[in-house]
Amino acid sequence: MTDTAFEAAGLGKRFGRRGGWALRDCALRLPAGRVCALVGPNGAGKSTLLALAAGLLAPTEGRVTVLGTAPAAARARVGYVAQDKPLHPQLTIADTLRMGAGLNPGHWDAATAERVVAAGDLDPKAKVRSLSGGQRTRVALALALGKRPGLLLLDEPMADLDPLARHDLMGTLMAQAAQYGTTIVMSSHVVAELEDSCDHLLLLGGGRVRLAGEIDDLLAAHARVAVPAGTDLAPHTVVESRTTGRQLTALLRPASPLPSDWRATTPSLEELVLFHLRNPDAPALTPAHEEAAA
Ligand SMILES: Nc1ncnc2c1ncn2[C@@H]1O[C@H](COP(=O)(O)OP(=O)(O)OP(=O)(O)O)[C@@H](O)[C@H]1O
Repeated sequence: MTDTAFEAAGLGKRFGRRGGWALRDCALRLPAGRVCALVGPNGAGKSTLLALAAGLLAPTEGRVTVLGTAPAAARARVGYVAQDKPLHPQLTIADTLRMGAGLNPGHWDAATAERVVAAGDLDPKAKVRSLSGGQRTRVALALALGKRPGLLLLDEPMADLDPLARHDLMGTLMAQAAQYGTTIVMSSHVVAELEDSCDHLLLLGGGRVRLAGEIDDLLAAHARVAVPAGTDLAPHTVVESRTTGRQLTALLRPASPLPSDWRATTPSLEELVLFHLRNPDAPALTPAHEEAAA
């Protein structure tokens, strides 16, 4: 047992010798039992990071560790649902779950897998090829949860689910995390959907880690301010600022207590992410950067 579920140091991945870096110089540490939101713009490296953690890709440089060991050695304890939810189209749902049981001897949770399928009103005799995208997602999640993994890696799991199914499956995931201490890393573009369920954030941009840490700590390290245009924001770190008429609004990382006449509020998770996406040059805030600054 380890208290770190997912760790990377100097991690980089380049596709082909002449290709650009999909990920570069990534350092992160995710404690066990956390539910981590993995966010970032298209092409930021989210799927690459998840595939590296699942052991489906090898790093070009640096190292990645999951559940205290190399990804290839942890495969039996890691559930991974890729963005395209690969399943065997010619199998029925029941066959698919039987295959899950066969591949995971001694730790297959048939009741959970069957419950996830049943909640979608799916006929176990239906062939996978006859399912809609959202129904396929449900079967892929049933397979991953049935494995009762220590670490669950989900690449945009909710993208093709209707709002009710999202709500239902998010509840199932949270129950799994609470009951078994499963660590979940979940990529998504819908940040509002992650706000209630995730306690940890990893924001990637341009293949690098831009924000990492407990969401409460990251929110507390920022302030959204509205001040008269032209106000000098030094010495605070400015993540993003814009002036509209006579007002300047900005997301800051305060270096010291803010003047009492500034209107300052704590940002929402969505605001925190949006402001960082709008300004890809904003300085990173990760435990590695904090250690370097200390
Ligand atoms: N198999 C591959 N071969 C070559 N380049 C790749 C491959 N997979 C990913 N890339 C490149 O690596 C970079 C990161 O891609 P990745 O799929 O990890 O991003 P992402 O954050 O998951 O994006 P999205 O939000 O669009 O799913 C992109 O520039 C992409 O073109």
